[in-house]
Amino acid sequence: MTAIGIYGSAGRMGRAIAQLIEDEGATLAGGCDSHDDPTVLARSADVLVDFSIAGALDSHLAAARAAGTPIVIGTTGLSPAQHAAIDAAAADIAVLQTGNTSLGITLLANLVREAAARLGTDWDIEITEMHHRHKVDAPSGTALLLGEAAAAGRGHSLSELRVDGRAGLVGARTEGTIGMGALRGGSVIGDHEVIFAGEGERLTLGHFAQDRTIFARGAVRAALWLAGQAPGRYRMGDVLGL
Ligand SMILES: NC(=O)C1=CN([C@@H]2O[C@H](COP(=O)(O)OP(=O)(O)OC[C@H]3O[C@@H](n4cnc5c(N)ncnc54)[C@H](OP(=O)(O)O)[C@@H]3O)[C@@H](O)[C@H]2O)C=CC1
Ligand SMILES: O=C(O)C1=N[C@H](C(=O)O)C[C@H](O)C1
Repeated sequence: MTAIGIYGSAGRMGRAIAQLIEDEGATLAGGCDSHDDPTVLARSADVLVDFSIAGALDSHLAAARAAGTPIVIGTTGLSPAQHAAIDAAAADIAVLQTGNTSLGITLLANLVREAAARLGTDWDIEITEMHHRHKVDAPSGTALLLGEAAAAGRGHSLSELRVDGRAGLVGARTEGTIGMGALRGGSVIGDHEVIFAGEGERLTLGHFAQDRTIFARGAVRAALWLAGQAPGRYRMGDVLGL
């Protein structure tokens, strides 16, 4: 059986993953949190999952690469330099990075890309997300993933079109931009809406997570799939065939 190691094992996601690992046909190789040595887990696991904090990713990725162990990266709030490091590591090991491991969001990203491609730039795109009060990064990794999908539908990268939040005398909206807004509060697991606002009509595509199990199950399925892959950088759509 495939042995999965968890970076961030004591956190909300780490606990959710550990709870269902055996139901999904895998075993737990062990866990690693802020006081543990990541290299020990990387050497003992067949595949790793990382749901920790962005500041810890560099050492986790380096440990995975040195041990030759595939890694699923679910941690969000990553910098451009960290994405470049993931690309570099993918030359040696299989890496799957995603802001959301759920089936629903993976499909939603495809729908958003399609809608953005079919609707002209006179349809304004705005993305909103709401999460629990403990979340440390904004906008969420999922909002960024959906933003990239919308931008790709229009032949751009998100960095070319993105407008974060609005406050003060910001002026009228620039056509073709993608606005992002983040709300925080209570125990909300993760709500995302992509709004296409046209003249006289509005289309909203949304996803509302009700339980962290959807992310945990996706993470374990991704890990089991990734364990058999050649080095490279993969997406959740590769796992789910979407
Ligand atoms: N891709 C996806 O589908 C999803 C992604 N996420 C993302 O996963 C991440 C974790 O979320 P969540 O579980 O809610 O967060 P928590 O704050 O509940 O857990 C974070 C965990 O990371 C550990 N940690 C902190 N620093 C380090 C370190 N230096 N080395 C190893 N472990 C460390 C913490 O351990 P300690 O107590 O020792 O500090 C803790 O166990 C976030 O980035 C979140 O956005 C969340 C849900 C779904
Ligand atoms: O921190 C969370 O909780 C979540 N993080 C991910 C994100 O940043 O999109 C996924 C999910 O929305 C929950």
